[in-house]
Amino acid sequence: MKNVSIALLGCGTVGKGVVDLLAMNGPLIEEQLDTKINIKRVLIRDLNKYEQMEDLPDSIQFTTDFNDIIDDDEIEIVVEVMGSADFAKDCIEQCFLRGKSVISANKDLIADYGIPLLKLSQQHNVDFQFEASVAGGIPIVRPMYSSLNSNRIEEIIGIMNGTTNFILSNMTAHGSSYEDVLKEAQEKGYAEADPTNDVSGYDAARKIAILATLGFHSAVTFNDVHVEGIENIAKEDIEHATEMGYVIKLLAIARQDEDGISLNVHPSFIRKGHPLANVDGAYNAVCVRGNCVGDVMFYGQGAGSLPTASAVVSDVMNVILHRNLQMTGKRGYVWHEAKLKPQADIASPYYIRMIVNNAPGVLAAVSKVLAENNISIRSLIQKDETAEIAEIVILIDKSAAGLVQASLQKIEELSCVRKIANAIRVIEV
Ligand SMILES: NC(=O)C1=CN([C@@H]2O[C@H](COP(=O)(O)OP(=O)(O)OC[C@H]3O[C@@H](n4cnc5c(N)ncnc54)[C@H](OP(=O)(O)O)[C@@H]3O)[C@@H](O)[C@H]2O)C=CC1
Ligand SMILES: N[C@@H](CC=O)C(=O)O
Repeated sequence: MKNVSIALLGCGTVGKGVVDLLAMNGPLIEEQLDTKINIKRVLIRDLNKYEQMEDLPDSIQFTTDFNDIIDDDEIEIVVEVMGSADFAKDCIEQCFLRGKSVISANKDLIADYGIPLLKLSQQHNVDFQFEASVAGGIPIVRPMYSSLNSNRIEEIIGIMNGTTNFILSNMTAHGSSYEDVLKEAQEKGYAEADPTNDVSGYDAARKIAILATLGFHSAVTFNDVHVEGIENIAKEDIEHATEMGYVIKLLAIARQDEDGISLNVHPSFIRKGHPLANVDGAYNAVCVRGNCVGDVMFYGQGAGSLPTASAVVSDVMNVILHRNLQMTGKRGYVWHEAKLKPQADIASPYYIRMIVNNAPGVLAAVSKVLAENNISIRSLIQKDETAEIAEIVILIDKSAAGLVQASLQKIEELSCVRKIANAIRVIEV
């Protein structure tokens, strides 16, 4: 049996998952590869923290100095599970220059530098794989550039952030408070080191940028994604959605047609019967539409220690397989310049909730602004909160985002309107 020495950069939720998975499934993995995987070194920042950690093999050498890893010629594969962008990028580049293949789960980095890093890895004849960077344990990155690559991909739509899905599911099912569920998601290891990246939609935006790059063969980055997070979702929005037969999910949506590409992450109303409506907790799901295969759906755990380690270790196995077959660094990728559609033109129906004065003529004034902008109303409900204040909930037909924003601005200027509380897109797929 052959031997491969690997190093981990990081031993947190995902890194420890890799250690545990190799301990659990080592013989199964070795049998498939005829190769034993030896975690030789692990880079961390605080050695004290790891002294008390349970179930860490004595053979692992912990270090706080990356040079111990880069200078070790026995280490052929480096697994980057630290997070952050600059230091991780620097480490990965150094690995390529020294002939080491890299696996990374770091979507922050890959969403912005995936293409340059892939190019650099090819120049140095090494592999660079990042299955865990999108939707944790779900195999979606490899299908995007491999299993589905005989198709023209038209649409990628999914729930790609476990933390926000955990929060929204618990707020919907149990009426839990946003703060309590976020804390629980952090305790369970779903949330990013800075959970703002989850709740603001940035994490999902990075993931959709990665999938669109691979699926559409287009050079897009995080900055090309229009992003809205879940911070403004109130319990009233969840209650109205439930009453109207919808659930609210944070969706990441990439579409391409002859006019160009649109990339969006935003909270969305989706009908209760839709397959994505039943994806709860930290689970993720990604639906892909190819022009020949039609609709394909991927579902599974989008975050957490062992599910994410499952994707990381399968990448390690892939790299070892390439090495054993002498195919390392041989994959070719093609990217075109992305033609992005203007965000203002992206149309969908909307749910709009506003707080108004409880006075005659308010509905007429609001409806007039919408009509002036050619926006037609599907339904309108007024709920009296007090003698002075009322809440209006409107569903409007499919309308361009720019037109909706302009109308909402005019409505908010009406003296009878106190505030637009929320405007959420309704997804009809
Ligand atoms: N958690 C999840 O479910 C998923 C995470 N990911 C991605 O995987 C990566 C890791 O996430 P996760 O395991 O949750 O993160 P954690 O915060 O749990 O762990 C990070 C680890 O990296 C080490 N580390 C961080 N910065 C440095 C540095 N500058 N030098 C040396 N060591 C460092 C930390 O060491 P120390 O403790 O000493 O600071 C720690 O061991 C991230 O990119 C994340 O986005 C992807 C999919 C799912
Ligand atoms: N914070 C992320 C972890 C996986 O990518 C999430 O919640 O999905």
